Amino acid sequence: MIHAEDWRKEQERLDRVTEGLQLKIAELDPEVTGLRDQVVDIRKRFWEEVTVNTSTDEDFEETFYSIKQQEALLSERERSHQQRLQRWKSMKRLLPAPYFGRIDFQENGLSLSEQIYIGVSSFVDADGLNFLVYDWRTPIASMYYDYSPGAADYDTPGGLVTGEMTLKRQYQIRNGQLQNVFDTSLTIGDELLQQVLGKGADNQMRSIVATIQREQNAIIRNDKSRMLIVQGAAGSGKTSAALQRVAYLLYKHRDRLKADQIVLFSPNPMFNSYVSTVLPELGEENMQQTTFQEYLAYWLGNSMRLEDPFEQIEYVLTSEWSPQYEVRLKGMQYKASEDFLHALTNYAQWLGTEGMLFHGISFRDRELITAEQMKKQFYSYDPAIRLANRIVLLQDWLLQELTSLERQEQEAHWVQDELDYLDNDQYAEAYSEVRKKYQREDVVFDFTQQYVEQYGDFRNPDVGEENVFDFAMQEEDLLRRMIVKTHFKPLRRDVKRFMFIDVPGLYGQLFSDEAAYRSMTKESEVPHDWLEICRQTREKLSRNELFYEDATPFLYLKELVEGTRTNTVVRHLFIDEGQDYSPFQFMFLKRLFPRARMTVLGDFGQAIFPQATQLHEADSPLIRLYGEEETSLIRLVRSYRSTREIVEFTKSVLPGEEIVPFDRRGKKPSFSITENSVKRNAQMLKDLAELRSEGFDSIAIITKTAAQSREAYEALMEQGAESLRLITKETLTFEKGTLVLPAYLAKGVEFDAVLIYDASSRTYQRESERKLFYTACTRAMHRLLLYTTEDWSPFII
Ligand SMILES: Nc1ncnc2c1ncn2[C@@H]1O[C@H](COP(=O)(O)OP(=O)(O)OP(=O)(O)O)[C@@H](O)[C@H]1O
Repeated sequence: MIHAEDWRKEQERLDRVTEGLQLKIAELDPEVTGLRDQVVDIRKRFWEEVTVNTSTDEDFEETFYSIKQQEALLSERERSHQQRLQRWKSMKRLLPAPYFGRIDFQENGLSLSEQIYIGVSSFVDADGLNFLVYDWRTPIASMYYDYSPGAADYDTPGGLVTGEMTLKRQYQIRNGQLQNVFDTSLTIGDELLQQVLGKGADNQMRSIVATIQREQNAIIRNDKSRMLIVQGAAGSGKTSAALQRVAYLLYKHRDRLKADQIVLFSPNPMFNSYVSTVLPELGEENMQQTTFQEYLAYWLGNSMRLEDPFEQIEYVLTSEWSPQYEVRLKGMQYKASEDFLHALTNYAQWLGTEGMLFHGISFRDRELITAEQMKKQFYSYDPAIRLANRIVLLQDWLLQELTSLERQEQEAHWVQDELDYLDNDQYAEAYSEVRKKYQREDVVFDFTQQYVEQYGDFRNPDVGEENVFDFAMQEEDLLRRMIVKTHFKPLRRDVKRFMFIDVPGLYGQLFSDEAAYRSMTKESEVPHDWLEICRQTREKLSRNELFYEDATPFLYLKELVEGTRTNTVVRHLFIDEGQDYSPFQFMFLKRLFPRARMTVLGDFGQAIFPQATQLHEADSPLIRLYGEEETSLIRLVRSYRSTREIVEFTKSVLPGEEIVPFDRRGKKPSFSITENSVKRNAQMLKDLAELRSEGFDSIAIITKTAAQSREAYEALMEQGAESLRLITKETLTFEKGTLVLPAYLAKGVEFDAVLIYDASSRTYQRESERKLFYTACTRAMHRLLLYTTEDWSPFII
């Protein structure tokens, strides 16, 4: 705490700033509403203000300029409205707590020291000369996060500024009143951080701008590397840092970077809702959020049923008994590897010389163009032309072929039948329908034109009988063409969508015997049990389904053949829980987003999927992705989520994981062993009631699998539990309360208290389950309770 005199001065200053804010807000109020009304008004009356006259060239020109002028006026007003609205909103946001920190800094060579107050956005005094509050993202504010009092410096576009920090102070302000003031000397914010971390869990993640730690600041402000890898222990603030980084980038590059040019890949849909309020709280728009699964499903369309990562992990966790289990696991690992990606790249080259597979084009049970014809045509092109370009040539050829086949088809019986079935009304209707539909298409336009001309003649009384007959003939001809055209339309559409390529066939063809695989892919190493891997993969494909581990390779092959759909709009890609992506997926993302920088956040200690990628070891595929030169690696070891007691325990579960607890004390984890599950559930209900009475309102009962979650949920409800909520992979929103969920869905989120439903050796036994158990336990902030009815898991020592 500071002296009373200092406190008084601080409160006075706070009052002045609050007053200034209030004045400015009041001043802007009418302007903001006024401008909005003006914009709405201009929009409404846009065409009234413009005199449209196109009689002569001059009139036309005048109209054109009048519209342009009106447009310019509108966009100028809109821009000015937006700017004022932004300022108004940021001041409103500042009002209850204008700042959270202050540093006094004396620049070398200057005699005066400057007081720098830091808040969520900037605020200048009435004459616009002095910053009363600096935005936390300004270069000068970075010292607040990076230094304790003493020598300090910060980077500016003009170079490094050095000097002496003489004071560092933190504030807790509520509704314009000082609640707490701390002067810090060593690390920033330990006291404030203690207070913040001691609070209960929220159903939404919070911004951490007031207490960002130095190493987190390095993540937030890193703007040099193409690839930023953050390996951080559970609860070390990776996701938090990532979100503040988005806010920082949007601020620093506000002239050229928009929120929709940033994409965050999150671990599950529920996580999206969990983090969705952080950026708006900081006055920024949310970036785009998706899951990798959603992305795959979008590009694969619904032609095949795609297993999702949660089904895959359920298989891994529950199907150990299956004779195919070990082989599938080997398959998963191989299909996740860089080797497999190279194999596919080589395979595509091989396809350039032989082996392409197509679907013939059929129409009314007849094959119009056979797969063999396509293949012949395809290999007749110059082999020097890239595979995907040759496919485009083939596509053109097919479209031409369809045009001539369409012409021939007009004489077919079925066309006559369709014509005969049209009664007068239908005839007219069909005609006008078809005409409407195709009017825009050039090919048909000629016919329509002809028709219109004929129609004109027909209505002309000077035209004799002969012409009427002529017209009828032509009309029939026209309708025949149109009928066939309508029927051919789906064929053309499929060709345009490359449906003539048999991608499942091509992917399946890869999984043949070892010798063939080697020659198609130039791969020297083939995993053990290759034939069995092949059998499993082909069997799944034959049911029109894809294993999750096959989805990315399948899409990659599809793109090698059809051409890559790159996204050049996205500039920053954030991948949370990066350890759960395979090297293959990372390489795929790099290709897909060629202009994006990547920030990958993860913890190998929480790698629960079989395709996991080691993030930070020297030989990590991630470091190779853009090369060491373009990669920065930051490690976070301090855990902010859990109490020291919980961290001590979780450390023992995963020896070797670098994790240092933040010094916040709490109760030790509790271990309950009961004779049977009924007694265990009764104990859990008792504990739940106690936790709630202690004020914890965000509690999770974590199980290993989805089936176990359901079982726990039903058993507890039967024994009288109240207001439990069962979470499944379909759950979209994250709410407070008592949730029952499998560990893999609890990734990335946290709870006041965690109850591990079954910590027995039967449930967590295999080495591969250690990280899952660790992930479950590290979700707890204040309390961790473990239960078993048998022996404890060997991970509990
Ligand atoms: N500098 C900080 N100030 C205040 N709170 C912080 C800070 N850093 C992290 N936290 C808090 O610690 C908790 C964990 O943070 P976060 O979820 O970002 O960690 P994580 O590394 O992504 O965790 P995990 O990998 O286990 O999901 C959150 O409650 C977050 O608000």
